[in-house]
Amino acid sequence: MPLLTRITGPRDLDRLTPEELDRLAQEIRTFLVDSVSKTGGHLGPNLGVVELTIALHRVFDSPADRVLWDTGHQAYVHKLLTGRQDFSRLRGKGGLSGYPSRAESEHDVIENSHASTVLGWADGLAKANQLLERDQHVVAVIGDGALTGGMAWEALNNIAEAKDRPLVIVVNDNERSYAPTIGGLANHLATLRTTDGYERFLARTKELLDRTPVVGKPLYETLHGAKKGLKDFIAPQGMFEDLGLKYVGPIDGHDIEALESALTRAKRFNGPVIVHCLTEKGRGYEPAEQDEADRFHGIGPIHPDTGLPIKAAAASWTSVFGDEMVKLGREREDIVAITAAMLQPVGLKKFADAFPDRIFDVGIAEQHAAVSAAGLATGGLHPVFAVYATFLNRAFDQVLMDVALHRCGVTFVLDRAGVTGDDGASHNGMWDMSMLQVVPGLSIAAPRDAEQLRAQLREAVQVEDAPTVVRYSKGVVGPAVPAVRRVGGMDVLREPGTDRPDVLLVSVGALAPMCLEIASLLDKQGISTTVVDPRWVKPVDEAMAPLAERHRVVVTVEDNSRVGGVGSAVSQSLRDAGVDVPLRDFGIPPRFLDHASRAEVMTEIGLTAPDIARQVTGLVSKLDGRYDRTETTEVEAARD
Ligand SMILES: Cc1ncc(C[n+]2csc(CCOP(=O)(O)OP(=O)(O)O)c2C)c(N)n1
Ligand SMILES: CC(=O)[C@@H](O)[C@H](O)COP(=O)(O)O
Ligand SMILES: [Mg+2]
Repeated sequence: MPLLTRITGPRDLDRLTPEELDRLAQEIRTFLVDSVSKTGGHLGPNLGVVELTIALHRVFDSPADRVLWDTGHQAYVHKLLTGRQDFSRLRGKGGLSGYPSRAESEHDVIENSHASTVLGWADGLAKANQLLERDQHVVAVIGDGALTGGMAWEALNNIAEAKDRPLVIVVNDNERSYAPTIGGLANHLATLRTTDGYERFLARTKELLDRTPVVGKPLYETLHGAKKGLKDFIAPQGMFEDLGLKYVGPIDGHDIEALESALTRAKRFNGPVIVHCLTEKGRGYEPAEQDEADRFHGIGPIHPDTGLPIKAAAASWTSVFGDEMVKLGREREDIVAITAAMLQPVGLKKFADAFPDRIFDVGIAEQHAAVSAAGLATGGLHPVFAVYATFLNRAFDQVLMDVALHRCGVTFVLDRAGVTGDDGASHNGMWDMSMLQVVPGLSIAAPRDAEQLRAQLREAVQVEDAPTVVRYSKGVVGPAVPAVRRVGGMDVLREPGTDRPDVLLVSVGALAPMCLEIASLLDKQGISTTVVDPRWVKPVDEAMAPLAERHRVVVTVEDNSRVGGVGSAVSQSLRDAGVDVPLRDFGIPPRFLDHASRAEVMTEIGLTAPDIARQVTGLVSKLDGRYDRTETTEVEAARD
């Protein structure tokens, strides 16, 4: 009988023999490949933490002890060992989240998938335990990539101060974020990892002890105990110890016995301690181990035997951006690019290959990226920082007070803007057009198709005295949406067919095809509609007010929070212009959205053509004083 199915909670691990533990690890790897190859997800990171997670749950007693995961994308094994083994709808509607989830389990604490926060959480929990005299261990697992994030060091600075406050920090060092982790920290971890004498000694010892099992185990334990002294002798003093943190390691992150020994020692230590574990992203699955791009960090459905994607990659917003950046790079030597540890995902690989001196990977450090961009601009270059919309949230102050206040010509390219869906609440790019509305001088473009993305990116990099933003959705770029004519800086996508039209429909970015569908549905209700794409949604185009004035109602539709988004900005601009036309704004409701496909989420929040057409029909009918629900039956039918 498979061992995995016998594990209903962490304590079921206690009775397994070392051989059974190794077998369980193998079963888990097989399970992960079989399951995640069907659903997609973070296969590589989770293959790298199988033994580590088993050892953690044997040494610590979750949920009485708190086991915390940074970013949370590597918590699949944690879920398997804490009573959640139905991965059939992983990241899908009604299925398991791809990240820890308090709604799923008392074993889960941190739900957000934004990196570098775990040490902050751990610091707070450890302080609470100390103050409330609670006997609870706190264990924080942080990747080498997440350690490049500034917040991790803010927390470490606090953690290192309290020598008597127990806290176990497990550094899951697989030398990669997506690509190899950059920077001085990565180099330092490498020093700790690759001290030759220490490594050779360790390997030789293990070899000898494996041959002498009787003497081996106690001797291995003794040497493990001696290891610390030995490492000090042959390995340089690590910066963690310089900070005042006890350091244990490096530990073979795939050796359950070694891990348990180290974690047990760390657990007994009455203060903050770092356990430095060496793991391999994608371990045990050859297609992942061979993948130099990102070791299958995050995948869509694949053929399990080859690792090849089930669906061929189609032209995405990201690839259109990446190709245009290479052209721009050739035309302008002052253009440089920045990524926060996501070179491939944001589409800058081709630019990096073409201009290796003009690409800067800053690690998972979006705040630093924004400030460094201000420096680059002040130094005479035009930086393009490509980042997922949701990850720019943490750099708001740097955009405001470093880039905008100093009128720096920096272009922020926000990928994954709008609803992303299966990565859950913290990944939707739903706040950027609200958050950035308050930044003086900053302009925001929302292209509706590939041609507009190219055009608006080029317009953005022309601005040298203020920040510009270009934001677009995740995934396949939509069909080309031609303009009928230009009004001011805006594109009219559809004429109303009458000189006294009912509705001015303001279509933001990639929602243009849906807005044209809304106009067609309204046509069937006898409601005439002009569809306009503002192109640059901030500042609101001066031609918006006079255009609105020629309509009976204005409707805005955006893939952004309704609060403080484009709808609010247009409404305010009409009021400021003295244009008294009713406005109804459609966008993402101001709440956290559960994971599901993008289409399922859009339906659930009513951001669909039938839903919006039905509501606009009701609105216009009210204006006519002839509001009658039966009139909207056709639209209801269209929706179903
Ligand atoms: C603030 C933030 N920026 C970027 C990301 C995207 N991201 C997710 S996982 C990851 C790499 C994490 O590397 P590491 O911490 O070493 O974990 P590993 O995947 O290697 O286990 C990145 C950059 C994120 N989740 N949060
Ligand atoms: C965990 C994390 O933040 C990333 O791995 C993210 O899941 C990638 O998202 P995409 O799949 O949209 O690139
Ligand atoms: Mg890593």
